[in-house]
Amino acid sequence: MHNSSATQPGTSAPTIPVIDVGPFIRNEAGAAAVVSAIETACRDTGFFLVTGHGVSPEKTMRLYNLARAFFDLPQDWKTQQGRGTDVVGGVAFSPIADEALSATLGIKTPGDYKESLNFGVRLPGDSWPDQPEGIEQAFRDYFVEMETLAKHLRRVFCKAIGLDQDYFEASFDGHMSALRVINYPEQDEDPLPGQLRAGVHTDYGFMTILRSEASSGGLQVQTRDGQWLDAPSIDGAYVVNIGDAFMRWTNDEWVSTPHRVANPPSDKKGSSRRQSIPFFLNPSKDTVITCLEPFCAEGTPAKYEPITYGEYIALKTKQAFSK
Ligand SMILES: O=C(O)CCC(=O)C(=O)O
Ligand SMILES: [Fe+2]
Repeated sequence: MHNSSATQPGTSAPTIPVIDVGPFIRNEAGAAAVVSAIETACRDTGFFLVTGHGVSPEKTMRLYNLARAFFDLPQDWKTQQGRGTDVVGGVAFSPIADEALSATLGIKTPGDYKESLNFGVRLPGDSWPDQPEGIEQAFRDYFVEMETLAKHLRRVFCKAIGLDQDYFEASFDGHMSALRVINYPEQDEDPLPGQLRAGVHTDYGFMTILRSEASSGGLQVQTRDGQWLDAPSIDGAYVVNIGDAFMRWTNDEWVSTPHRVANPPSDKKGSSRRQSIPFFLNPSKDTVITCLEPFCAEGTPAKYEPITYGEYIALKTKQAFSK
């Protein structure tokens, strides 16, 4: 196991640790060390990498490759296909510059230089395309892989906090999670002023489990003192981060950290295409987010009123678009 601590001895510079979660999943010696490494990371940068996660590399590559084949189809076809059909468990295509993530923090920029395919078992979308063949199944299979890993990680969180390991499970019956494949194309022309591959933002939900690939122009994470760290890119590892809803659950003790995806440097033109696969783990709509007892014990008051996840998301969306 190569758990590195979140802060290197002798410096105050935080790093993003790489944690082999295999011992926890298999309930072996070393499980407690996994829990404590994850707890440290969640209090420090809110970001860590996991290896030993048990996610099928075949299912991951299948989704990666089929999504890539979709992104390579003509733009017009991608925006037209299935449009307006509105089916639960369908797919939603978001074209380049459609979304500016930093708007959620009240920062105005041009749209992000990316396109994406979005799916959730309980989320609305358009009807699935008939090509590339097998793409719907690939999304569904990978979604199940993510549900399994998410469950392990929820248990790690519970152990770290001192809750029963299944404390959150009822909240994930009917969960509203979203799976997204993002294509960051080559930037043949320079981006617009202020335009990034993905603007600075925090994730809204419980946690995000991201499969990324090494490229110039990758994920960067902002430390508490405002510096930008490059997230390490390790083949087959997942980047995990806390979302805003979970930060609220912990009375802000675990941190949902701003992050962004940088543009590739202009001398890397032609070798910077990047695809990432975030899974946004969200609880069911009627889950109540309320300060977890260990975080508001011994006279520490809860900072926030209890709120359902559904109300919370509505509030966040309103805040993001009213600035
Ligand atoms: O592509 C990435 O590395 C991160 C994307 C991201 O942060 C997001 O979509 O919320
Ligand atoms: Fe994000």
